Amino acid sequence: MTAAPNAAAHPSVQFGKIGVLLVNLGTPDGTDFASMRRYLKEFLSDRRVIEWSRLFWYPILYGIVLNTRPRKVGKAYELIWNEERNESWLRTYTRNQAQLMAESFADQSQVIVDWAMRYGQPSIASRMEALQKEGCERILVFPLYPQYAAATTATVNDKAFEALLKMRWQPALRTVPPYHDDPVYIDALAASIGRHLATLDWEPEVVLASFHGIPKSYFDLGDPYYCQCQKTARLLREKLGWPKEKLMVTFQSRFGPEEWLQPYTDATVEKLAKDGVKRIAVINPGFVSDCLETLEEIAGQAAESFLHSGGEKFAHIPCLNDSPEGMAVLNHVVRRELKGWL
Ligand SMILES: C=CC1=C(C)c2cc3[nH]c(cc4nc(cc5[nH]c(cc1n2)c(C)c5CCC(=O)O)C(CCC(=O)O)=C4C)c(C)c3C=C
Ligand SMILES: [Fe+2]
Ligand SMILES: [Fe+2]
Repeated sequence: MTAAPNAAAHPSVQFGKIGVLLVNLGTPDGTDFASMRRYLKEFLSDRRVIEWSRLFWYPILYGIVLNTRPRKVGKAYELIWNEERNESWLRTYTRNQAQLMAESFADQSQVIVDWAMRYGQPSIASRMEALQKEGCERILVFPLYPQYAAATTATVNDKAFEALLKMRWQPALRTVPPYHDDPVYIDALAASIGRHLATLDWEPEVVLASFHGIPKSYFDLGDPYYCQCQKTARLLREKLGWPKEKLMVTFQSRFGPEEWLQPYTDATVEKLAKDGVKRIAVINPGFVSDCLETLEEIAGQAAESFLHSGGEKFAHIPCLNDSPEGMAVLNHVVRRELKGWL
């Protein structure tokens, strides 16, 4: 019989903890060309985001996009940069959300809350390794998207499972499903709309629920994103008691020459103004935190386009961010998904 292995040679390990990892899309480290290029290269090389054949896409990506877009998008980021912390708002809000969630677990010391970005820093792998070293035998990964899309939720989950490939002693992994129809989320959106509209001395004729778009071909291939956006909007409309015309669904942030989900936000904003609508508000229910796409594209560009096309009043309703309503949603979803572990 062989001798038992020498226990002293076994590295000491932490155990007994549960990790919660909040993951948002990503963010460049700075607005300069090199930082923007690094970020966009990682983002736009993801096969879940751009599904075209690499033979077709890489010459365009390396030949055109990565030579021109970093400068253009860097300028847009400069307009909305969080100067106080020298970082993007997406990073600021995601960190705040993790801190506030950690505080909500103050009486359950076995729970460790952390945050990561799918593209850029801190990476999912680095934070999962850190959680494991701190003794997390179980990790709940939370892609911060209320509506599921392969380009967002699935790519976060892919990266989390990829991180396990390198681990000898893997933690158990759970992922948070979409929560597009959760009553706590719908209530939070309705309360946020009510609170922000109450601060205006005018009432919008139309409110746009503007979601980030995806190429229509992804929908045709079976992505549930479009249907989940529509359901969120329907439930929100019902909660507010509004008619269909008062809360319109639109899709923003089109990228590339393909057809994307319609109606497009930019075209709708312009058309409403040209049709004589004078007052609109826009909410972005699909974004957990304000970011380039909401602060620059909507509060900046869409507002300007509406006012230049004959509109008179434009309001952007902020995302739920790290507000008490927003934290109530994230805390609720996490506690539900931790059942059986806690
Ligand atoms: C084909 C390209 C893209 C798909 C598909 C896509 C889907 C998608 N994106 C978000 C959320 C965000 N996107 C953000 C920025 C952004 N998105 C794309 C392209 C696609 N997105 C690009 C190229 C960029 C970078 C900016 C630019 O070059 O225009 C952001 C903002 C990040 C920030 O730091 O502020 C978010 C958030 C969702 C929810 C989604 C599909 C449902
Ligand atoms: Fe995007
Ligand atoms: Fe955009």
